Amino acid sequence: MCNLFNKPSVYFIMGTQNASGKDPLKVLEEALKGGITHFQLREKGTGALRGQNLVEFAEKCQELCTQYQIPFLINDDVDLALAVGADGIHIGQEDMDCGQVRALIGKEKMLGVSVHSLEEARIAIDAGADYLGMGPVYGTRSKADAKRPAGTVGIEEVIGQFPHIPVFGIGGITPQNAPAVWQAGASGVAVISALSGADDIALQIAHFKNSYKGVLI
Ligand SMILES: C=C1C=NC(C(F)(F)F)=NC1=N
Ligand SMILES: [Mg+2]
Repeated sequence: MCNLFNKPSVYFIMGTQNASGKDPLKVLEEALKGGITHFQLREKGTGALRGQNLVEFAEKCQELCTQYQIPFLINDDVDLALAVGADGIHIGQEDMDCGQVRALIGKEKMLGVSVHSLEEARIAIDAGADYLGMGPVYGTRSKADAKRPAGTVGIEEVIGQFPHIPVFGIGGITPQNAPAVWQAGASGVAVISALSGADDIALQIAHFKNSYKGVLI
């Protein structure tokens, strides 16, 4: 499982509401072509797809990710992830208990958990999480109820205590401020608007990957 998290990973997260007026499937395909390493469908907010519309959209995302052989994960919604045969699920602290999710999805699928402390990290790892998400590192416009920016201290702490679990930083990350996230030991950066809003998504992904070079770990 770990080889799925080679540094520098660029984990694109998007919902139909983050596509800046563009066709979300076109944005996803451009990101896949541009070299993202993971994709997460996070369908939230006013106007978010629901029901059969969401299932069909998720299936199209799955098809694209399969075509480019990139893991497709779904945020929060375990039923949707199982319904469309997603490669994994990402849950937050306020979602279903990670032990329960692991039991529901089985051992093969990827389980990601958002954590904000060593204790939450320990619980997630004990429940079989394959990776952790930590943030918001910087101020973010993509999550309405985001906590205040935490910087990279939490990432350093968790990696110091649990060096074998891949950790993604998330929240306001751009190629310009990404070096601190790599320096903290993160396996990857998770981004929403830095990619969905980019004029040239492939170039932006290249900038993220280049931001890792030269960072002495
Ligand atoms: C709130 C989140 C925190 N981290 C991540 C990920 F980057 F996938 F780890 N995804 C989320 N949706
Ligand atoms: Mg959640």
